[in-house]
Amino acid sequence: MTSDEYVIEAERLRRTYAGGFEAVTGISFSVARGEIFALLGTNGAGKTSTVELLEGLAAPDEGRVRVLGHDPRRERAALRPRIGVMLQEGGFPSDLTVAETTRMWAGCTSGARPTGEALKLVGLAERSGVRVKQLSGGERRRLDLALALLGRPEVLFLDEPTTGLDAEGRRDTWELVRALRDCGTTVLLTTHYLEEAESLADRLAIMHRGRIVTTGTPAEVTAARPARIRFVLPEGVAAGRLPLSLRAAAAGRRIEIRTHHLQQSLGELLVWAKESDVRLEELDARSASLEEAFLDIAQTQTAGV
Ligand SMILES: Nc1ncnc2c1ncn2[C@@H]1O[C@H](COP(=O)(O)OP(=O)(O)OP(=O)(O)O)[C@@H](O)[C@H]1O
Repeated sequence: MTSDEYVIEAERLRRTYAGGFEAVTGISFSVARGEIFALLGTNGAGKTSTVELLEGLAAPDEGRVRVLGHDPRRERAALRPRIGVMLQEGGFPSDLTVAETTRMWAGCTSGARPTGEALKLVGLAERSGVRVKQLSGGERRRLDLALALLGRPEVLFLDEPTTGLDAEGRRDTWELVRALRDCGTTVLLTTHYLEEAESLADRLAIMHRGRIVTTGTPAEVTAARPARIRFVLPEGVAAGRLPLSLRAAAAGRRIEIRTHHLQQSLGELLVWAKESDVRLEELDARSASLEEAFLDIAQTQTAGV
């Protein structure tokens, strides 16, 4: 892919706060047109600090950012009509109704879609007459999203878009984000929900302490982590009887095998169990989930390994 096919390009970005704390320590990544890219990370990893650089809300101390080929800070006027931003806290006047807030926002947005359409997209059409202060936390998030969508953006920045939403609201938002992507919108989102990244993201990056520690498709990120096989041995069968090739962590009769070759290890285990006439109880074999990969990375990095 050539560089002009990338809608977002971040090269060796650094961001240091007053007092000298380096929140973003020289990260690089790029997002292609029509891609959903998720930034994941532990609390304080530097996700919001990074997204603010992409949105042009702050300038990097070092490095280069381009969004749709523009410098988001210096060429803000050119870029602003083409991007949609959903911040963690919308911060609009709480005495206005949903419809008034949306109209006010539309007044500041060039080429805005009809306000009723934006509210319908996020499932808030029925709540148009309600004051913002009377909305639930999840409804406020949906209003934030409606406002970000008003200008039919080519690039959408979503900072924790589903925080506070119930399971149904979260799934509705995922569907909407996928539909936007399918119409060509490029989406960069931050999230704490690994299931959200696993289900939504075409590619993702996991940040920890200002660095990107791993990046790739959800499948690539999890493929690098071992799968696990768990079972319980019957009473009287010692873990020491398991074949040496199946290096197992045993806690009493409960056994956990971690393996990069799930099919082969499982095959060996089942052959051994059959030949030894051992019944494996509660047998469970699965590939690593993104959550396991994430926890593994966070723990490894924190331990300084
Ligand atoms: N204005 C600021 N001044 C000093 N330090 C800051 C400031 N804003 C953020 N930080 C610090 O920078 C680090 C990264 O913060 P940031 O909000 O970017 O992380 P995050 O990954 O978005 O976290 P979370 O998941 O908790 O929202 C944190 O240690 C935070 O305390």
